[in-house]
Amino acid sequence: MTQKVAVLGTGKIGEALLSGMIRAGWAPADLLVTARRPERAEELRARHGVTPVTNAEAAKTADTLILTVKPQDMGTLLDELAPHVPADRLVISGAAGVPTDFFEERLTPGTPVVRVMTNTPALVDEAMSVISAGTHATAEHLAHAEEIFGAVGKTLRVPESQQDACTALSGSGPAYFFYLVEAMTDAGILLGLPRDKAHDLIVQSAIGAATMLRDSGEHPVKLRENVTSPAGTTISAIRELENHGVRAALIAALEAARDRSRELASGNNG
Ligand SMILES: NC(=O)C1=CN([C@@H]2O[C@H](COP(=O)(O)OP(=O)(O)OC[C@H]3O[C@@H](n4cnc5c(N)ncnc54)[C@H](OP(=O)(O)O)[C@@H]3O)[C@@H](O)[C@H]2O)C=CC1
Ligand SMILES: O=C(O)[C@@H]1CCC=N1
Repeated sequence: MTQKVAVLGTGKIGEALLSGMIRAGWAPADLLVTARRPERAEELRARHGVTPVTNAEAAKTADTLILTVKPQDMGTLLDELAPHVPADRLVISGAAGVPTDFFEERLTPGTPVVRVMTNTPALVDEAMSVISAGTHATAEHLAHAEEIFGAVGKTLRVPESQQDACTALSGSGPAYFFYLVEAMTDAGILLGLPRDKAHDLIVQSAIGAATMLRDSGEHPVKLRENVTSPAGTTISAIRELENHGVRAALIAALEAARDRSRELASGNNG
């Protein structure tokens, strides 16, 4: 029997996942989407050939429900969904912070829930998706979640207690690299380069460095040492990074992201 998958609250992450599933071979006819605004639903139908439905219809029809609304909207969505979700549905949450017991307390007792933290490189099939089982999720449910999120990149199983830390590292991670590229491009402007050339130099350096990190098997320290010549240019730059506490700032930044993920769990919508 064909398995139907519904993405509920199809915004940036929901659409990235959906498009990746279609690229990986899922039939659009087996994919349902929900959106808050009718024009958004029509946009998704036109772009991907998927079927817009209501949240209640999705719950009744699809075998797997992937909830990709903002954490702050999850309670309202669950209030609407709960009466319509039979306990044999697999519910996958893509929201930051929200623990599986939040869903288990609101859904039919025994409903399997899987929590996933993916990231925006899903758009280019280079996502990092971190997957944890709730109380009633079996190995089969985890494998199904891996199959879905494997369509857009790598997957890793972790205990749910590590999800907030993973959210800080890989969920938010792409933003830190974009921020660095933005700052390094500004430095290029300061040094007199045109913005477009500075951008290209930094982006290609980032791609080269990322490829070496992934493929060389070398530790990042060794890769950096290979660039850092005695009395050369790189060590002059590294000294400034250390003087300005960039390493400490990164550690503090990721700790703050982890803490914010925990706060989202406790319903602090600040
Ligand atoms: N952005 C990122 O990098 C990452 C985000 N996440 C998580 O993914 C989730 C989605 O984030 P993102 O895609 O950025 O957010 P978006 O705001 O782009 O997507 C959420 C979508 O849900 C819709 N929505 C809200 N409530 C309902 C409802 N009751 N029924 C149907 N649709 C609804 C919103 O509609 P409307 O357009 O009208 O607001 C919006 O389109 C969040 O929980 C976030 O924590 C996880 C990893 C990375
Ligand atoms: O900033 C956020 O809350 C979301 C979750 C991870 C990335 N973006």
